Amino acid sequence: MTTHWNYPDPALQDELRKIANAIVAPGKGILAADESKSTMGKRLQDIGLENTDEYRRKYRQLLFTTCPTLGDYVSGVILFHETLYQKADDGTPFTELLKQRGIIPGIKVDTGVVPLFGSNDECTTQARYASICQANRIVPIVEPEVLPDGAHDLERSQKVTETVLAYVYKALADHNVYLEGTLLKPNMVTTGQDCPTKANPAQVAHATVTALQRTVPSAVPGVTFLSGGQSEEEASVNLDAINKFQGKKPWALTFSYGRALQASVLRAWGGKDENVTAAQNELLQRAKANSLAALGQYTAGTVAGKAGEAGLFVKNHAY
Ligand SMILES: O=P(O)(O)OC[C@@]1(O)O[C@H](CO)[C@@H](O)[C@@H]1O
Repeated sequence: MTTHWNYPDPALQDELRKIANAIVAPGKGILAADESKSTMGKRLQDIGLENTDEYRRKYRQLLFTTCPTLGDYVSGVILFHETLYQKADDGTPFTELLKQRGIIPGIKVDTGVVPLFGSNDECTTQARYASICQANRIVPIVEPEVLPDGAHDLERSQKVTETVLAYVYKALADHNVYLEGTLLKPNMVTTGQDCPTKANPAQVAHATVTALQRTVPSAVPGVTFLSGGQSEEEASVNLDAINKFQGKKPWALTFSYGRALQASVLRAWGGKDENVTAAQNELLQRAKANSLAALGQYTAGTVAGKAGEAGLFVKNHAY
């Protein structure tokens, strides 16, 4: 930690701040399509497909050739390393397809989590990640995920989330990270997966916003929640409740969903070319639902989806 330090030059501050704000523009959020090869393998296996380079490419092509309306709801896509260099059948680079839709391409830059020595099976990535991103003109999406495994209640989940977030912002301050040019990607505060009493959306919203109020500086432009094993519909309804919640909310509160934006898409596709349009339609519908939820305007149950209610929890989820 050093106190002799210069803020990034004004041009870099402007650039980072503008990108971060564009990503969390009203009614917009992120499609997290950054599953590693092995995680993508599990998704493909679920629909009976082999984990080949070509199937992964075809699936991402399906996502990124969805009609340009997608850009009305999705402002950014997080890509996995191999996808950054892949192209559609007609030779158009995926990043170009995204730009044509007004979507900002991003990339997962960590190389996966490693066990945190001495902890209870917790994992970590490199702590200087955010600072390195900014030095390279990339907006870091800082993702401290408290997994939902366990039978804990909402209060316990809130306290642990607050503890983790407080630590994260101390670390970002220690590393002189320019907060206006960052986004936070936390879990929502929910009851543990095995908790006998499940919190309702209003309770989730209260606990989540309270945890954020206590820990996240107002300089941060936006909070883009991960879906963390919630079903597609739960993730939309909870995000909507968070935005409807009356209270101090100095940040945009939106989505950066992986599973909760793709479960129905994968199911509708099933690896068949003739299903591509139906699968893209699933993506559009769920993206629209989340866009409305980010504005606090989603009506529960209005988007069904092939896997809308399916639980997406994965025990000891890691990537
Ligand atoms: O919790 P979700 O919304 O499914 O995914 C959140 C996420 O961080 O975890 C995934 C790792 O599998 C990433 O691809 C994704 O960005």
